[in-house]
Amino acid sequence: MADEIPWERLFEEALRVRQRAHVPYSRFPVGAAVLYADGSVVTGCNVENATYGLTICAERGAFAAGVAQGREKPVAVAVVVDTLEPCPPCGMCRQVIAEFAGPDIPVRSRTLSGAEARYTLGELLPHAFTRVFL
Ligand SMILES: O=c1ccn([C@H]2C[C@H](O)[C@@H](CO)O2)c(=O)[nH]1
Ligand SMILES: [Zn+2]
Repeated sequence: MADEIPWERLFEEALRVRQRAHVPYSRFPVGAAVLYADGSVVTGCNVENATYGLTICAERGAFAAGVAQGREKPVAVAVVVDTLEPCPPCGMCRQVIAEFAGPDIPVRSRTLSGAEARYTLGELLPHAFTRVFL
């Protein structure tokens, strides 16, 4: 499956939506693109708030938009950040990805200069809390 994922398209879309990030406080724009099993792509950017704590990360924004658009079965996540080293999604975003995808979903993060990190959700969030425990 990983070979069939159009990563370049995903990173292009993540880069594009990153320009829409609302980041007056951190000035740290992030873009995320989620590929679904039907081939559709849903994107998200981080949206900050004057209360700081209400910040929505790019990844969570993308997954929330996917729900609103009726998308099911995410199969890959791409993130673009402007850091020296590519950075993985934060803990909250890992948990949100785990709500919709299994441990094998690939998550890749790229910097503007092209450095890339590749993970699976299972690596990022072992022993996830999911609906099976409810
Ligand atoms: O994976 C991440 C990490 C951070 N942020 C956002 C939250 C905040 O707006 C800014 C700095 O933490 O980056 C994301 O969108 N995704
Ligand atoms: Zn996050």
